[in-house]
Amino acid sequence: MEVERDSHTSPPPSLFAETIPIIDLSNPDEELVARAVVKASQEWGIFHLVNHGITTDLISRLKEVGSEFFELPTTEKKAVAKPDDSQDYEGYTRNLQYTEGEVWAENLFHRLWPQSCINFDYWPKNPPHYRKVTEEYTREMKKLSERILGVLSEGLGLQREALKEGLGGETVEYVMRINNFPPNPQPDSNLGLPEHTDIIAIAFIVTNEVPGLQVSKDDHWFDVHYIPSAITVTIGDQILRLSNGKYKNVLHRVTVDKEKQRMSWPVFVDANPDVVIKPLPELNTDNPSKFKPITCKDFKYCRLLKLPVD
Ligand SMILES: O=C(O)CCC(=O)C(=O)O
Ligand SMILES: [Fe+2]
Repeated sequence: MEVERDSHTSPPPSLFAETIPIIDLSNPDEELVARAVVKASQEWGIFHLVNHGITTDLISRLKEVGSEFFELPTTEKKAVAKPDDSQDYEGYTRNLQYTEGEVWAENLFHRLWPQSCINFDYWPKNPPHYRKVTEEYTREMKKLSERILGVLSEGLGLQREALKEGLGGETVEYVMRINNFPPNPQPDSNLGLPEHTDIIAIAFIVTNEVPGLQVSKDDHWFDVHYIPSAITVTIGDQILRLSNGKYKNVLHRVTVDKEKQRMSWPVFVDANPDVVIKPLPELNTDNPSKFKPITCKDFKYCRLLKLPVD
């Protein structure tokens, strides 16, 4: 779900005084919350949500079932492996090589929604309650994502449904990715994920307590601190394009740790593959379109092969 930019192998230190916005969704002043979401999306392309309504119990159970899966012997994880000849991204993959510049991660990808797109062959059968927990989390994610997309739509001066509709309405896809970054004896030579922007619309991320995510703003790298029970939201390429550049697709990367295992659980909200990704037409009465219309599937194809899009 990401495209590599230049792969720097040894990340420079990244401590600056500015911090990533933290937004309390339970604040009764909805206008204030909306302004904070819009500002963070314009300036950073990333923000943390606290008091977002998804219980810590559910998040803990999600993390438990994912961790249990990655603790299984490799042969068992391969029960849901991405087939070698697959053109799609679903399934378990493993890139654990010490070679300089290689990524250091194992991942599991599978669709969550709409129901017609789910292929349970890629959902772990072990632990047995993986499915139940993940389905519960999906329902909550959908509600949260629709709320945030609504706020972002209104921030563009449009109807609440505008971004959701622009991504395919009820056919918008929700995708789970679980990233496991085991301890790496030479963390300066490998990255968990090279710097990239997400080729999807928006991501909702929970992680374990080990830091590692870094984001770029104004040519500086910032550490994204772990905030227990927060959900971190990142804006991807599709929202950049639908908003005609108003919302920023955040450039980010993940470092690895010498001793500690890091895990993250992004849920990606992704346009329907046949939808034409283009600045929402209502936006362009004054401003010319900055991006060429392109179907979501062609957009991803170009980005993954590093072909020009515009
Ligand atoms: O591990 C993280 O915090 C972010 C993961 C990420 O950027 C991705 O999966 O695209
Ligand atoms: Fe990413």
